[in-house]
Amino acid sequence: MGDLAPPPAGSGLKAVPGGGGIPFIGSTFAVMRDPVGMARKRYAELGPVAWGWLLGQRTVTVHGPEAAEVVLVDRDDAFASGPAWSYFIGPFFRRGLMLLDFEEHLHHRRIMRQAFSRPRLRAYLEMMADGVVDGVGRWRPGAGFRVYDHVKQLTLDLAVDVLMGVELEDGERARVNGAFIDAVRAGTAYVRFPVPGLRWHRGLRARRTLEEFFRRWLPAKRRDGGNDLFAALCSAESDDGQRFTDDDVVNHMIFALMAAHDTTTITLTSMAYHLARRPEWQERLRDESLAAGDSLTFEDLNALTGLDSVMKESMRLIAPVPALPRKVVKDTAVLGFHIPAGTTVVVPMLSNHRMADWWPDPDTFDPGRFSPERREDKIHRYAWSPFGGGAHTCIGIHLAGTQVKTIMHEMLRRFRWSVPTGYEMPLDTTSLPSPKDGLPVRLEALEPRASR
Ligand code: HEM
Repeated sequence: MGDLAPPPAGSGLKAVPGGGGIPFIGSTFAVMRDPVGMARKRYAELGPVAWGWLLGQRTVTVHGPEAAEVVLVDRDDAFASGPAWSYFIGPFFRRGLMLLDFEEHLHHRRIMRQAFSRPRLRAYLEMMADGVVDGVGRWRPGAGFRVYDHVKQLTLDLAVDVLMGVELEDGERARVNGAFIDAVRAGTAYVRFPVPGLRWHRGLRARRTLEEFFRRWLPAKRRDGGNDLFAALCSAESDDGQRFTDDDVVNHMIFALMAAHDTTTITLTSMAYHLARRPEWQERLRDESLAAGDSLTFEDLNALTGLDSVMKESMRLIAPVPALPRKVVKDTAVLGFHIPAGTTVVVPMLSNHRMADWWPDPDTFDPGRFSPERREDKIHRYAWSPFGGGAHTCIGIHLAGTQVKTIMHEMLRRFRWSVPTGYEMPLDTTSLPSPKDGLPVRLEALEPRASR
């Protein structure tokens, strides 16, 4: 144990406590195995700002919403997203929006915002509606139905339709899907240089596959336009007349697809898991969805308040992006602790959402905590922040909610699902959280009269 760095004389700042463990490795394996348990232990021992070795780097972890706000809002432009995320995903998702910073990031975000405007979102919702009905309609009831695998396939198919707007043969779909999976998994490789057959190498190959794929389609998209995200990025223009180059469009598409795909899959899997364990909530949501009917608009989806609470609570318990890293680009301070330039800082969303100081009974699934009477998330602006905050707040936040709700609405109207009493979903937390067993459920079709 020992301090990170002495604070400047006379600054009145404190040194960040922490350390411990083997240099470069520290508690990496323990954090990957049990991120919430480890965060609770460190917070109890060392307080809200502490350092340790994580994935080969001296890393300051800031616990709790107050520290999260300081880092994410970043009033001093001290916390850069690009160099921190690049360490994990840079070679595979370079120049994606999240990997840019400050002025350059703002320039790109201003253009990209046009692709997430209200009219664009309405068009995306229209485009996804049939795909959701068809996709969920193809699911076959039975025991051992792996929710995660089916939802992942569905969200990828929707990404192809709604985000890319291209017709792909099955073989090509599988190739693109495989490339995304390889690119995402590469980020948490233990061996961080290309050895054939290992994650890093597969990630680099995947990046090449994705670049070729988007470049091939780009001329047609520029020429023909369309209602999909790819076309929207091709034509997007900021208020001051700035547009994306071809390279920008390719980079942003590769990043956006990754950002949209796994996160929505995890959210839906987590919702399905909690609803399987709590049938009374599943029935309540089913009643709400059956009463709402089909072809839901934006406004209809927003009126499904039970569904909204379950989505929020599921994202609280399993934050799809479990930690947000930043690189400190100039000496700064968090809650009175001195953080020198060059330090990696992590905002641990997964464990922040489960801290007893901010959430009563934090490990219990209780969607009612988001009801208008309780609104436990109001305790702090950053208590519930699965979409991040500040300049890099998820730009797809409304698209994500629309897609997740549209799919869950259809699942509820067609099927009932359950897990054996006492089942607990085993989570793989080495990358974005996902169920090690794919979440096997017993899936039953509802009577056609009730489901339509
Ligand atoms: C439930 C689903 C989703 C979750 C939980 C989620 C979460 C997040 C989080 C936490 C960040 C901020 C990361 C950081 O500050 O380090 C982020 C950024 C981003 N997300 Fe999402 N996201 C979701 C869906 C989507 C969708 C559907 C899209 C659409 C394409 C998308 C596109 C992006 C982009 C482009 C950024 C970078 C924003 C920037 O740097 O300015 N996300 N997302």
